[in-house]
Amino acid sequence: MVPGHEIAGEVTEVGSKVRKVKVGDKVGVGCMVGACHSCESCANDLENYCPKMILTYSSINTDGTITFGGYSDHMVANERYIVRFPDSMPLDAAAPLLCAGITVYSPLKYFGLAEQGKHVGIVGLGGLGHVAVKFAKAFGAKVTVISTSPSKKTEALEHLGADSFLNSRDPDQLQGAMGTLDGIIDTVSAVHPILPLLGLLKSQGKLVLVGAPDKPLELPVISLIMGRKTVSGSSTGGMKETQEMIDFAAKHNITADIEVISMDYVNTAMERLAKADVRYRFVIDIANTLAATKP
Ligand SMILES: NC(=O)c1ccc[n+]([C@@H]2O[C@H](COP(=O)([O-])OP(=O)(O)OC[C@H]3O[C@@H](n4cnc5c(N)ncnc54)[C@H](O)[C@@H]3O)[C@@H](O)[C@H]2O)c1
Ligand SMILES: [Zn+2]
Repeated sequence: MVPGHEIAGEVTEVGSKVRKVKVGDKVGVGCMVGACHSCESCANDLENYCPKMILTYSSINTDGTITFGGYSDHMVANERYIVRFPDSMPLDAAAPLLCAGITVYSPLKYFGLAEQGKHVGIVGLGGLGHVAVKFAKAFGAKVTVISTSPSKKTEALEHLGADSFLNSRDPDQLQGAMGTLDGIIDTVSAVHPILPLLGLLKSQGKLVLVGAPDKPLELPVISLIMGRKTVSGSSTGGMKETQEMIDFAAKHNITADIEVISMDYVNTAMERLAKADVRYRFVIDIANTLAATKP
């Protein structure tokens, strides 16, 4: 299985009943391509939480075939799972918004952090984290980036426009920021302690985990009790909200920072990914690679 679920392209053909898009439109497909459309989640535009949700790759589709993702010269998708890109949206730099973007946009909105004057912490400055900073700033929030890499401070403040930076390995810096945040979006992909993060929250503050460590984290219950704090998770977003996110991003000039590569570079890209040597997403240009290799 070659995955890929941040897919952008142009419509080349539509079915006779399709009204949402037409040939030539710029569109995207994200993490899912189907759901049951009859459960409570589906009725509330939360296909992402449907128990029968069909993932864009490695799932069984309604016709019994396996879904193969987006690393392909074409794909067929149901119009409900297609996101329209406004004309100003570049296909390459907008593609990562279809997973990374919606995954941080949705919890910022749902947990009441997408508001002027809220103070939001973003933990982990990778693919998800860097767009989280951009969305939170566009919502008018005050943004603090929390990272184990002090080398990312200049990047966070000067390039991404965060208001402050905390080195999560520096106890003095953490102590000085205790009780200051309304919410935190935690994008860290590895097991890490959440006690210091809970300490940064105000009472009633919310820690939202979107990074997916492969082992359980320790839950410091006393810290939750003392301050009525919440720890939650969040997974991508429904199709209605994904369209809203893309429209919002277009209006506020938000895209991902990317490095476009051709298909024959993927092994090197994988090696560089393992060393966290990318700012912040590789985007594979399938169409141009294939065009260049056609006899
Ligand atoms: N909830 C969802 O719906 C959803 C959607 C997409 C991705 N994810 C998950 O989110 C996570 C992040 O994805 P990404 O694309 O931003 O990855 P990424 O590799 O670009 O970023 C991960 C960040 O975590 C940091 N990090 C890694 N290990 C760390 C550690 N031990 N301590 C502190 N920081 C550490 C990295 O430096 C990096 O900044 C992954 O686990 C991914 O599977 C979840
Ligand atoms: Zn459903």
